[in-house]
Amino acid sequence: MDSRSVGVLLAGGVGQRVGRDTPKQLIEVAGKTILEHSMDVFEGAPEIDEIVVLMTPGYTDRVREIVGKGGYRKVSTIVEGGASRTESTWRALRELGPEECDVLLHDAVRPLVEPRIITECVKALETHSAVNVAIPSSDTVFVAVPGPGGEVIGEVLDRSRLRRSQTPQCFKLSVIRQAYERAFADPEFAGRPATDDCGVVLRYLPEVPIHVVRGSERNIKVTHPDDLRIAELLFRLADE
Ligand SMILES: Nc1ccn([C@@H]2O[C@H](COP(=O)(O)OP(=O)(O)OP(=O)(O)O)[C@@H](O)[C@H]2O)c(=O)n1
Ligand SMILES: C[C@](O)(CO)[C@H](O)COP(=O)(O)O
Repeated sequence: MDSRSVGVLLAGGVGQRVGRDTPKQLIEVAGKTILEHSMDVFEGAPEIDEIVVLMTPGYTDRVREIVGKGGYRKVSTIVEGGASRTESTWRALRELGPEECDVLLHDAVRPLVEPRIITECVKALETHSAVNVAIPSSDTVFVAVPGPGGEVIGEVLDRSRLRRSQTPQCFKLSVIRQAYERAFADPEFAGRPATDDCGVVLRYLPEVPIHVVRGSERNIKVTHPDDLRIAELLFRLADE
């Protein structure tokens, strides 16, 4: 029997870097909120059975309204996010029952994720228990170190081996749960948090290989104010 696949939309942040009064996932781009664009992709994906939304405290009623009006039938749970991205993930994992399933953790602020990526991730979970989505880096990347007058280049990394992580990041529930249980039991985790879920698995379950699915240059994360304009343009180009 196929595994149940749950899409988790991480929308618990405040969008400090975008700098608006409301969380950035509620800003409208190309006619609807960023959160709705992401929900549309997961709602429309035949591989996804259920959607869980982690929302910024104080805004869960707004999501209920969006879900009601938009007729999002797969959304089963809307809960408040935690103080950090990893805490929001941890809360999502606690909402899921004891049964094994596939979990696709997605930044709600990557509204241009393509259905092809979801299809390939779910397919990859048939043979791998952890899956990331990534693209090669077209820029040269270096490690900065303190130097005279500011920072200087410490080391230029081998670009041919570098990839930029995107989302969804996908796991068998038992695997991501175990990694997070270990992380939150580790007193050092809070002082050196992971910036993504694959990082938690890599650190706490290093024996689990994390398979990589090809991402997309279009699958941008709306992080800074200009990203709103870029997302708008990308949606417009997709309609042409
Ligand atoms: N406590 C948090 C923080 C972040 N996120 C989600 O994780 C995704 C990626 O995070 P980021 O782009 O950093 O969003 P914000 O934390 O809102 O942005 P900022 O750091 O600028 O405040 C976003 O969809 C965000 O809503 C979350 O669910 N819970
Ligand atoms: C998960 C992520 O999108 C992978 O690139 C990224 O690490 C999230 O970082 P943020 O600082 O929470 O936006």
